[in-house]
Amino acid sequence: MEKVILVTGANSGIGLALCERLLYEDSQLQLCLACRNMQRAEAARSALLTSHPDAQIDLLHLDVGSVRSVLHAAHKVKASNVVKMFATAEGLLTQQDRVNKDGLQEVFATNLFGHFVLVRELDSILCQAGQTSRVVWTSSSNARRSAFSLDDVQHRLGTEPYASSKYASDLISLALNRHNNSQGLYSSVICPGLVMTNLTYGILPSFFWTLIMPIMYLIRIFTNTFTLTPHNGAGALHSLFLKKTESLDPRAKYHSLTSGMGSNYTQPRQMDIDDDMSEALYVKLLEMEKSARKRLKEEDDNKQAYKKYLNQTE
Ligand SMILES: NC(=O)C1=CN([C@@H]2O[C@H](COP(=O)(O)OP(=O)(O)OC[C@H]3O[C@@H](n4cnc5c(N)ncnc54)[C@H](OP(=O)(O)O)[C@@H]3O)[C@@H](O)[C@H]2O)C=CC1
Ligand SMILES: CC(C)=CCC[C@@H](C)[C@H]1CC[C@H]2C3=C(CC[C@]12C)[C@@]1(C)CCC(=O)C[C@@H]1CC3
Repeated sequence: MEKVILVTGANSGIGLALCERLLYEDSQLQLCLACRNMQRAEAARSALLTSHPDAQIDLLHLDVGSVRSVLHAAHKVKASNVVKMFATAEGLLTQQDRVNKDGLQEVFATNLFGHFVLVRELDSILCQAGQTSRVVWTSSSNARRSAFSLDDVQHRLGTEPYASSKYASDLISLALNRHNNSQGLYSSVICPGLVMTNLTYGILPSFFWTLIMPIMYLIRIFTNTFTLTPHNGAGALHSLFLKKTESLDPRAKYHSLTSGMGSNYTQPRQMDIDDDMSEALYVKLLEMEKSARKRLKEEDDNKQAYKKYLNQTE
């Protein structure tokens, strides 16, 4: 059976670097770049095909921050592909969170909920007897228990939506393992370190980064989490794809790290998570998923009824 790897946020940064690393390892792999911006997705595909002309690279439109888009993308995947692996490498880092058109906090929806719905929607192909599949969540060192509350899983009331959403992804990975390992689906969490990408350039102006770049490389001599390049940042994602699923620790976060001289390695570190909290979040997300589906169905029914009414009145 063909191995299809679906990568979200694949048109830039760590997601694109993961695709490059995977193709370098095995140019026969079938990749599916799931992106919101199809123009950038096309540019990413062209860049990958330049270095790996024989690669099979499909594009899939996916705005992971929209439940409708997630369900539509999952429908397409189910019709055409057998996805065996799936990596999340998109993310929204902002302190000014807002409510999206699904009525959800945007950071929570983009960094966690959309992927949760996608995994659930694809479970018929990810969970197949006698086969293993995996999901890898790109979390962060910024994932902190203190930023997350079970009473406010979307972080409507707080000021650290990004840290909360990343901690929630650590919890949900543990829950997915508990619920799905017996059906062959394994979930893991990685941290890419500090990488220079559009996400970091969004924090401070790019001239500032250019100015402090020599200092960053100096700091790297003492701090192995300063991975700096997307290639290094994607190291943990890449190494997980090469590991046997049974050898993965569901309670560990796999960190991309870089030595002072720039060589890249991966190290597992235990996460500050517990089963009760992860189960409680899982149950809450299931409820939210149910009401999101119900709301979309009502919207569709209303549209249908309106169309019918227009046809009758014509
Ligand atoms: N860079 C860093 O230092 C760190 C990054 N991370 C995590 O790594 C992951 C990758 O980020 P990074 O590569 O740095 O950032 P980039 O900004 O380079 O990449 C983010 C990608 O996510 C896509 N994306 C954003 N929102 C959506 C959406 N709603 N639907 C679909 N795709 C979307 C972007 O696509 P588009 O072109 O459409 O915007 C882009 O391809 C994130 O989860 C981030 O939180 C974690 C720790 C540190
Ligand atoms: C030399 C000098 C003045 C450096 C300033 C660097 C800071 C701007 C960075 C130090 C730690 C960084 C960091 C992130 C962003 C940039 C820094 C604050 C993240 C928040 C980016 C997104 C993540 O997921 C985690 C990162 C943690 C470290």
